Amino acid sequence: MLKIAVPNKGSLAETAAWMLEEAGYRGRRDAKELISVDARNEVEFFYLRPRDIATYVGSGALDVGITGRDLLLDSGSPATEVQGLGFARSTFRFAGQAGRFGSVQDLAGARVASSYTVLVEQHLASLGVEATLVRLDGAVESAVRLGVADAVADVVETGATLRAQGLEVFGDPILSSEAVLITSGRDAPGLGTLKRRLDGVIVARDFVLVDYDIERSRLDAAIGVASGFESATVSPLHDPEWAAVRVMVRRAETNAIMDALADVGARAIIVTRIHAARI
Ligand SMILES: Nc1ncnc2c1ncn2[C@@H]1O[C@H](COP(=O)(O)OP(=O)(O)OP(=O)(O)O)[C@@H](O)[C@H]1O
Ligand SMILES: O=P(O)(O)OC[C@H]1O[C@H](OP(=O)(O)OP(=O)(O)O)[C@H](O)[C@@H]1O
Ligand SMILES: [Mg+2]
Repeated sequence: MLKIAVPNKGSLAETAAWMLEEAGYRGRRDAKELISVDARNEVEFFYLRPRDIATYVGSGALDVGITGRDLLLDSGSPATEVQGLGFARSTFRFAGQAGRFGSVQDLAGARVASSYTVLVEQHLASLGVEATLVRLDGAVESAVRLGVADAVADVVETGATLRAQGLEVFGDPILSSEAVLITSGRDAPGLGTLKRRLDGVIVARDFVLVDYDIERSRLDAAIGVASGFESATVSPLHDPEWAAVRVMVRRAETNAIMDALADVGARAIIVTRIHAARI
């Protein structure tokens, strides 16, 4: 059986469980369960703290897991990232009181609070900056106001938490993170299927199908707006002057593409959700 590590709580848990469900697996029914078996798909799920998942997978105790790229790098585990899963996107950044720091070099001799001290230490060492790390479990943004650190290094999504504490980012981002699929590096039965299924979920989540009718004289202009995943499907209509076109487009771009298609003369533009896909 393929042994899969799944985040049991925190920002990653809900979407990770949803993706696995969409991929056709049956996860736990009760939030208190730590292990659940999906016999039909021959997989076993282990619900673990997101921070521990890389340790279990890297040791080979479990075959594959879902965690954050930042957590993987901070764990020092030999587990490897197979693919990004496109959720829990964030950057990992230094921040300090507005105007106090101009660059990462200014951190020399300063106290830096973080929950990701390995990651931060490695980053500072690579830049030759010596600072004192203060390891905290969470709510790191409070560390400066409360006087236990001069700066922080933390997960930033909208930046609202930093702003609320009067902090601002400085220096280049340390990392771009998202939820990732990680493995022990060893192939395991069912791993290929899991990856293909998750790819299908990502496509179904991030893309939609756009259909429209277009006069053949304007076909090239319309295909120029959206050319599809491989190439657009162009079908004849009863009226030989007209064609029907189907393309896949990024869901986030749907309305901009519909506007542009309408501008080049497309009619009857219809957008359909993709329920499942194998690309
Ligand atoms: N606001 C956020 N936006 C996007 N990703 C986030 C956010 N907060 C945390 N993450 C990501 O979630 C992962 C950390 O998950 P984890 O469950 O350990 O912490 P958490 O979500 O902060 O939960 P908690 O604070 O309840 O322990 C990391 O990969 C991190 O980048
Ligand atoms: O840039 P923002 O949109 O404000 O999001 C980033 C914040 O979200 C997370 O905090 P969380 O609520 O998980 O609390 P924690 O610090 O205790 O982990 C993260 O640790 C940052 O603090
Ligand atoms: Mg958090």
